Amino acid sequence: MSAVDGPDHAHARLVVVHPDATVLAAGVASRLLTRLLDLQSLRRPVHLVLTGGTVGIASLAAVREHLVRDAVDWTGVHLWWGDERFLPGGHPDRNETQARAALLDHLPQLPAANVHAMPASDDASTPEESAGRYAAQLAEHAHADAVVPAFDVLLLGMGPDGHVASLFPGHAVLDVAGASTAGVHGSPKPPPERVTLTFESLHAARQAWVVAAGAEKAEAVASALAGADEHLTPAAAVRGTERTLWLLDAAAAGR
Ligand SMILES: O=C(O)[C@H](O)[C@@H](O)[C@H](O)[C@H](O)COP(=O)(O)O
Repeated sequence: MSAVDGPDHAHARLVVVHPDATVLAAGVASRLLTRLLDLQSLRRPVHLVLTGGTVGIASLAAVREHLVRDAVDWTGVHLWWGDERFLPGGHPDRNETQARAALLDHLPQLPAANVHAMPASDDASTPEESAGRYAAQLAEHAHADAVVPAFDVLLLGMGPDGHVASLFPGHAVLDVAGASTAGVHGSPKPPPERVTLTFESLHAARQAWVVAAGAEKAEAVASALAGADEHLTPAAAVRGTERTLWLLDAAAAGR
């Protein structure tokens, strides 16, 4: 793959399989850092969307440990979230809390203003209020008539049911149109209340990376790659405008 994808790589979908979850997290970190360096040789700022979940957070921890970490100009990186658990600020189960512990708190160069966390439950009264405020933040950083930045890299973990972000099978949020974010209630994955980007936002990403590890993900991976209906397997709808990567360990690629 060329250092910076050109039109000949447009709309390509690539599946990469690593031997286990540890190597996968290291591979995601290495690929991400290389991507950030490549992009920064062309332009700043770059926009990166983080994900919660064990593999997503392990990948951030691998970035923290990576020698190349400090080659990135973190003053030129804006961090967003694909979803957040609607809990009080600092709660250990918040994706933001875990991302700060794994990486963000170890990046002295990273300006606080570049970290765009979804409003917490002790700051917003409902998931919908949090979603609305986040949509406004996204719009502030969007170009021209766009409502969200063209995310350079969108990281997404995937659940055993094929959910990405907090877009769960069978939920009405899958069909939300004309909104970049939404509140989620009744999430099958605790906690029940969440805030999420909608598919419209996910589709604005230049590169979308689905990162999954473990045998319990194998069926959803196989369904998504076979083109399942997004209402049954939301991950099936993930696509970047330039490239879509599936970064798996052998167990998740088992089917
Ligand atoms: O808030 C969340 O829980 C995540 O954003 C969610 O989308 C996660 O990425 C998947 O559920 C995979 O999580 P695991 O990697 O822990 O299986």
